[in-house]
Amino acid sequence: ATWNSIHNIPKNEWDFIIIGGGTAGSVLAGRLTENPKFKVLVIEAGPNNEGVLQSIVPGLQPTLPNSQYDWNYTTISMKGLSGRSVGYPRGRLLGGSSAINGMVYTRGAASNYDRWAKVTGDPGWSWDRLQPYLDKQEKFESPADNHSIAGMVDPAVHSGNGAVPVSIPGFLHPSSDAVTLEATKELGDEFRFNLDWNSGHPLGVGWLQATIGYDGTRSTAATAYLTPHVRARKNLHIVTDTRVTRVLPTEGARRLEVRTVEIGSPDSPDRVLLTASKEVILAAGAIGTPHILLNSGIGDQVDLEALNIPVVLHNPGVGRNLTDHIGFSLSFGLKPGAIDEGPWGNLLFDPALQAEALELWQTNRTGPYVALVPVDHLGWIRVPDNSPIFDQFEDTSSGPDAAHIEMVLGVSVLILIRCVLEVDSPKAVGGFYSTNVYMISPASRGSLKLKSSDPFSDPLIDPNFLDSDFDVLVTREGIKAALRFVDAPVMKGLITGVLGPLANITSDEDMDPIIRDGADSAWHPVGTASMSPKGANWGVVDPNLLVKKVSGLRIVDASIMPYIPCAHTQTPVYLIAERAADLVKEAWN
Ligand SMILES: Cc1cc2nc3c(=O)[nH]c(=O)nc-3n(C[C@H](O)[C@H](O)[C@H](O)COP(=O)(O)OP(=O)(O)OC[C@H]3O[C@@H](n4cnc5c(N)ncnc54)[C@H](O)[C@@H]3O)c2cc1C
Repeated sequence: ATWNSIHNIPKNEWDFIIIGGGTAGSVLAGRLTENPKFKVLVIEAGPNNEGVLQSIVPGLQPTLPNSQYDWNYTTISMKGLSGRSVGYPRGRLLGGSSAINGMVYTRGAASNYDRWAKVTGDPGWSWDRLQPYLDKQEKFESPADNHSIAGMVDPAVHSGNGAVPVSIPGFLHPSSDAVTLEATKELGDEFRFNLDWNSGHPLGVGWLQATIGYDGTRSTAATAYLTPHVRARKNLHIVTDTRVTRVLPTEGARRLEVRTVEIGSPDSPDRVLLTASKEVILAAGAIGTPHILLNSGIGDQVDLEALNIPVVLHNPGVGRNLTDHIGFSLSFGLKPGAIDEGPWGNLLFDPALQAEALELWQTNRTGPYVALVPVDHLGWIRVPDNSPIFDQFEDTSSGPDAAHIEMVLGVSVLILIRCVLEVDSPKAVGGFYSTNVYMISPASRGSLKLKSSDPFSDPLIDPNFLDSDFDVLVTREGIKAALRFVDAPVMKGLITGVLGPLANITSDEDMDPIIRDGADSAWHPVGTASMSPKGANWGVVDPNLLVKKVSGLRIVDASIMPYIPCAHTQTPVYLIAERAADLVKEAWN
């Protein structure tokens, strides 16, 4: 069952305490309680997801960042972004970031996972060995409007039996879709049509897939793994609105053992301690997990001592290696009537249309709100092997099947979301085609550190974007690729030109300050408690995700990725959590 206060849950003993009922935490809770002998407690800082309309209706996604369902973090100011700091949303409700994210469903390249296997020495993390977990994770369904998906997806690479409903968007944009597809035909090569970029071979342009079901609702880790049936299990207790401050070592143990969780609230000095008989599993995400570890005295000794935090374990890897994708919005003006999106064209800017869309969704799950934004295609491209960039820099990608750059093709996601949030002035109303560019094979690495010893104070988040010139040069290549894409014959008659400061550039170098002034996070932080081989003197967890030099403590979330995949990060997290559930089951069989 689900409670909203730690003081109300029945007295009990737990085998496993899971910190964070987010993407990974919900999967673990659902899978571990399949064994009726395992008693599991999930502690989630945010509220229950049930009945949260903004999270249920795909079209309301833009209202989630900066809301009560977001931790509302801000990064420190970054040199690489001309001294700017940027908003850093993280989900704060059951389902975690999967309940507030953009629902894009991407797996990345096979070599992303093969690289994890190689650097950790554990073949279990390879693409081939993770396939059974994809089958358990995904439930591919028809789109909400039941349109034919022939030629939009390769059914052979999808599973109909897993937990999380996934589909092609159920509200398409025929006018801009036709233009995008025609451009892929005309240009071929780097922009060739890829029937299914979720095959492990993403390169090319293909149809968007999203964590949205046939019923037109968002699927999250909580809706998929913490179903009413699962919540009714006697061996599962979920407590929401409850914040973990630290994990604590067992006093008197012969070697370092961490099985106790401290719960607190900023309004009271009282703390509740709970102990798991088997394991505490940290699933608080790439920000929450290192934050809790550092508060607990597990981290870099020098940094901890500077804040007078008693050192429980010196491990400088905690909070390091923060890796994220970075995006740059690129929009092109359209000639009047060039792309006609019909009566919904101005949806994101017109409150009357939004009310109408919500009503349609509520009445019979139709209309534009069964999907997120007017984007139906993503493109994945590589910087060519003979690029002079590689004379200067090592290739950061995991292999020839992996992308350096992602292009979001349709209407500008970033600009639209900004406008809805009123972060930017809502001037870019309608009438433009977008090829937003994401640099998804970054060389830059950032960090997460503590600001103070107060566990309720936000951490110092430094994604260190564009620290490496490699990332700037590849972003340039992304922009140039976008310009080549809109140079397709079909685009020529439609587009008036690139909007914004890029319109005035005369050289490649001119792009750099524009990139630094305009780029923003893709909201995909990973790597802050990286896995490494058993016995390696770097990293935080071993390939079984157990915290090194500690017994009783495991980490299962985005923080354990040693390298960021060239994919939006929810699917990789789902795979990590599905495999981790088996690792835990095997360990305690
Ligand atoms: C706005 C946004 C858009 C995104 N868009 C996409 C997308 O379209 N496609 C995609 O694939 N990925 C996307 N992502 C990324 C993806 O959602 C995340 O990488 C993934 O969900 C992370 O899973 P996780 O389990 O590591 O962490 P989370 O899902 O964030 O879970 C962590 C949980 O722990 C809880 N928690 C944290 N600290 C504590 C504490 N001290 N005590 C108790 N509980 C705690 C949190 O509240 C949260 O519920 C997006 C992310 C965001 C924020």
